[in-house]
Amino acid sequence: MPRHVDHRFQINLRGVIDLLSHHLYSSPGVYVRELLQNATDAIRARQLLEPGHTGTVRVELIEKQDGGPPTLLFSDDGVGLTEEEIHRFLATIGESSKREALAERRNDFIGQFGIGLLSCFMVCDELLVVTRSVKGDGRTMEWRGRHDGTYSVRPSEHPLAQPGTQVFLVARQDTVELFTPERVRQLALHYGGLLPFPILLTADGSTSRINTEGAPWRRQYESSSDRRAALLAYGREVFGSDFIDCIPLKASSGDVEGVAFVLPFSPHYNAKQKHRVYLKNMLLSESAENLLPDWAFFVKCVVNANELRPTASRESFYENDTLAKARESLGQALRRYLTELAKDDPRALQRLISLHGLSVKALALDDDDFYRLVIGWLPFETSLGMMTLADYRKQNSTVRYVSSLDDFRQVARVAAAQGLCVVNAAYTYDTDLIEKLARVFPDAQVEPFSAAELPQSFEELTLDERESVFPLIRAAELALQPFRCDVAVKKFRPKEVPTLYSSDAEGAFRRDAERARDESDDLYGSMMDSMLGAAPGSDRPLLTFNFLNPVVRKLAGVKDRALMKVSVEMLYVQALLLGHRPLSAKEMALLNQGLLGLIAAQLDGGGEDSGRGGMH
Ligand SMILES: Nc1ncnc2c1ncn2[C@@H]1O[C@H](COP(=O)(O)OP(=O)(O)OP(=O)(O)O)[C@@H](O)[C@H]1O
Repeated sequence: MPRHVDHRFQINLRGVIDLLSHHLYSSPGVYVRELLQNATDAIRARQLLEPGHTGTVRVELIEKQDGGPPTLLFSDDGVGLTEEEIHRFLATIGESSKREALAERRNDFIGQFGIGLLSCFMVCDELLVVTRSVKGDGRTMEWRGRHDGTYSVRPSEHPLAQPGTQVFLVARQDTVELFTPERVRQLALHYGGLLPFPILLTADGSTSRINTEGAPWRRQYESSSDRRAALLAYGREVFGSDFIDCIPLKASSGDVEGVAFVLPFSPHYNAKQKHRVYLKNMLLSESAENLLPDWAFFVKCVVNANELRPTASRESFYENDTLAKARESLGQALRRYLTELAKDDPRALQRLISLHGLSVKALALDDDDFYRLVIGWLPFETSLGMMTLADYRKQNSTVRYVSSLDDFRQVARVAAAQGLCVVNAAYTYDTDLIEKLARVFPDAQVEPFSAAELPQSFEELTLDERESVFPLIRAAELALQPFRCDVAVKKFRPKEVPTLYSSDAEGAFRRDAERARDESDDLYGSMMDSMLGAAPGSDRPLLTFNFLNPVVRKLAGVKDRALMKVSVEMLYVQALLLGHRPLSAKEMALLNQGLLGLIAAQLDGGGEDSGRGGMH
């Protein structure tokens, strides 16, 4: 019978530390976070046993007189550890005394993974922990852990007078720059600035308190304007910007609380803002992204969460149900702010819209009540200039809009000259917002507008005029037959516009298909031909000549048929170009020939002129 021998996994601690420092932690400074967090948890654990215990964390930088490496000492008056707990928790990677609390869904501690202490080995090779437990026989024990994975435990020769823990780190040659008073102060303030009990730093012979009294949004203020001023000052300190307003945030899911700051500039429309988040008052991340709904890109926030789960790197929140619910509630708080602004202070809302219109539009699409409140205030570009939708609707019973910039360019000038107001809904969210109007307000009339509708409002020619343009119509129909384009002559404004090309959706399809056929090989081309043959021919595009335009009038009187043909072709191509429509190969050829012909004619005439000029 073969004998089975069970072996234990061997862990190469150096490999694990390398993994953590390169892949899990963003900087070697995180050891300060881990030590502050362990001290905080130890004090909380003691408070559970001894309600009323206050607790202090002391950080001391001990610089050697003989030029040896400096030592950092973190002490707390928390629960401490017994000898048995040292073996179980300190010396076993992945074991944590806080797991039971976590399993019971109690939220007492920040730590949970049992790996935080390892981060110290990013800055030193040996850790000395001197600890005395509130439980047990009152002995002080000493644990020495080394980065090669070995450790020793023994009773300490320097017994502690009170329960608590001291952690000593001796700087390594390559990490001494992290062990200066300034750096230690910076790191402790950075990670522990909101911790609710004192962190005292002793360096250069003096002791001072690093943190102030907890989160600024939890403090009491004399008045609401004092509160606003203090929070805006805090926002400036944290993000270095002068924000235009601050909004309190609160969510019961995840026990989240904090403040959102309204950005003083318009961010890129789907830029994700990076928020500063604390977990149980310990800095978790300065670049959390998943905290607010997508539309809320007009704010940057600072929040503390007591009941959200961190990822193991401790640099963001774990995406789960609680986070989703918290995000929803925080979104509600922002929604409330905007809604109140719309009701109580429309001028402030207008200022906000001019900076953060896209956020407001995105929310209006998302939320019908908010839509009702703000839609009238939103500005749109129209053929008669910028105006709010409310102003537009005062003057027009039907909201006419186009959804592409090319269409708008094509119709804007002519529509405006006809007194027609057409909304350019080509920008982000605008078409959806306009189309939503009829759904939210049943009496509203909304219609997409196309250039094909323009000629209807054009003025007809008189009988005499019609007779005078007959040769032009004949010549144009002939010239444009290869392009399947119909011809009309009407009067419209502005008179500087000689022609207008219009086509409805089907016409546009046909144009695109014809262009595709021109550019494709025979097999594909014949397929396109049969498709084009199948499409009904009635909706052909239309080139409308403007009889008010002097060039068009002149053209109508031209006798030279070749000149008439070239002129019609050029006006046709020009109308396409003005409408931002891509030219087919055939149309491009027209343009080339026409232009070259014109240049040649000019050069011929011009050459004679200058020759004659030289004679004088
Ligand atoms: N200052 C301290 N006082 C008392 N116990 C401590 C202290 N520091 C560490 N410990 C004990 O050592 C264990 C391991 O600490 P470590 O920082 O590695 O992990 P953790 O805090 O449990 O979890 P995490 O990896 O999430 O930080 C802790 O669970 C705790 O029992």
